Amino acid sequence: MRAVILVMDSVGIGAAPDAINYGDEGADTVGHIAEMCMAGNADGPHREGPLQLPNLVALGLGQACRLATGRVPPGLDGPTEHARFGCASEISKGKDTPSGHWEIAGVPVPFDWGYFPRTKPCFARDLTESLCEQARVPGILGNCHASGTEIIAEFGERHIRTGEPICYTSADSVFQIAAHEETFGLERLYEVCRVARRLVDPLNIGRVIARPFIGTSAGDFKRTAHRKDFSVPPPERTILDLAESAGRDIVTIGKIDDIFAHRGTGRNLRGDGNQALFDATYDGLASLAEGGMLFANFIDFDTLYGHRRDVAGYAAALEAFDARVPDLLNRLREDDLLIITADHGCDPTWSGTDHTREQVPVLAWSARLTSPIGKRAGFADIGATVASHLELQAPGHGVYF
Ligand SMILES: O=P(O)(O)O[C@H]1O[C@H](CO)[C@@H](O)[C@H]1O
Ligand SMILES: [Mn+2]
Ligand SMILES: [Mn+2]
Repeated sequence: MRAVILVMDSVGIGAAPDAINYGDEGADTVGHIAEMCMAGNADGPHREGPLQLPNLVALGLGQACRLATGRVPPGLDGPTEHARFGCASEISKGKDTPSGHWEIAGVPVPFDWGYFPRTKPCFARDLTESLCEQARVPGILGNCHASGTEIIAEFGERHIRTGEPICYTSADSVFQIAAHEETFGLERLYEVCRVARRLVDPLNIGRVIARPFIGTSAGDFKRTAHRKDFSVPPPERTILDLAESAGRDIVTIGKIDDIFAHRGTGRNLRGDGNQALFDATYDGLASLAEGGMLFANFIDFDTLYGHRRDVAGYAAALEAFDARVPDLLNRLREDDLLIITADHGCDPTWSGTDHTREQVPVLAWSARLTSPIGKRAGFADIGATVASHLELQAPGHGVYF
């Protein structure tokens, strides 16, 4: 009896009931990708034609979309005989990664995060002055809302010349710092981030994110896998904390340990990209003890394709993920619980480059679950279900299905 949670980062399935408050009414990550594919507008080097996700569809993805929006996206109809599927909308107000993951783990965010204004500059002068002084950097570049790949193309060469880190933000509660991994140095970048972390604590900023990159000119800059998130810890005990207190085996895959500020995150296995993260998931599962929990994040959907508004790339990533599902199911024991879900949306057909406020799929595989999951008010029902399955103390929020 073990529990496995896979978070497909940003794989939303239709606008949340409160999407209008975020300017996201009508956003639908999976639905819009499926439409574009069906129309022949998402052909790329790694895929073509209608979106093909037979394994996720068999787990109920198409039907979860129908619950969320009233229709099955084109190409996602198919048999779902034993599927236990549902959809969930978020209680926490932030449509960001920590809010989504913490809520999945049984802890909705009860407060408002701090955000930086959409002005240029976006950071207050005393903040940037303190950062320069305390981190001993000559100045900062950027200082605005930006897409991470565009801002390094714009300022990367100057950064290499001057040693000024590139600081930027987004619609999320983030202070991001991009710097060259070799000329500036990775450890040095992490050090600057630690200083920034202390400085933005009073502003209630969720994360400081190190964004190292390599390359020599605007045309070939590439971000590396050494990205690191400096998060504040969740405000209450998550299912990871509860499992740790109960002495359970815990394996986290990818950036889960950073998202939970390393609290209760057990053995962490990393991988560069979704395929490597899947390999790490198989490894983790092979060693996961009875009564244990595996919690994985698959980041590419969001970082490489959602924020980049790359529909063909996103579709290809979904298809590649889908192809690994049968092998995963084969590695589960009969009394294991698997839940595949998401933390927010990032509709690649939407305007801008930010996340979209969406419902998420809840696809469960378990011999024990017999009743329908349906529409859940809060991601915390996932955490409550995992806790109940593992016979852990129930988290403070959520109702198990
Ligand atoms: O454009 P990049 O640098 O990928 O940034 C994105 O990644 C951040 C963290 O998930 C989000 O806040 C969004 O801004
Ligand atoms: Mn995310
Ligand atoms: Mn993101």
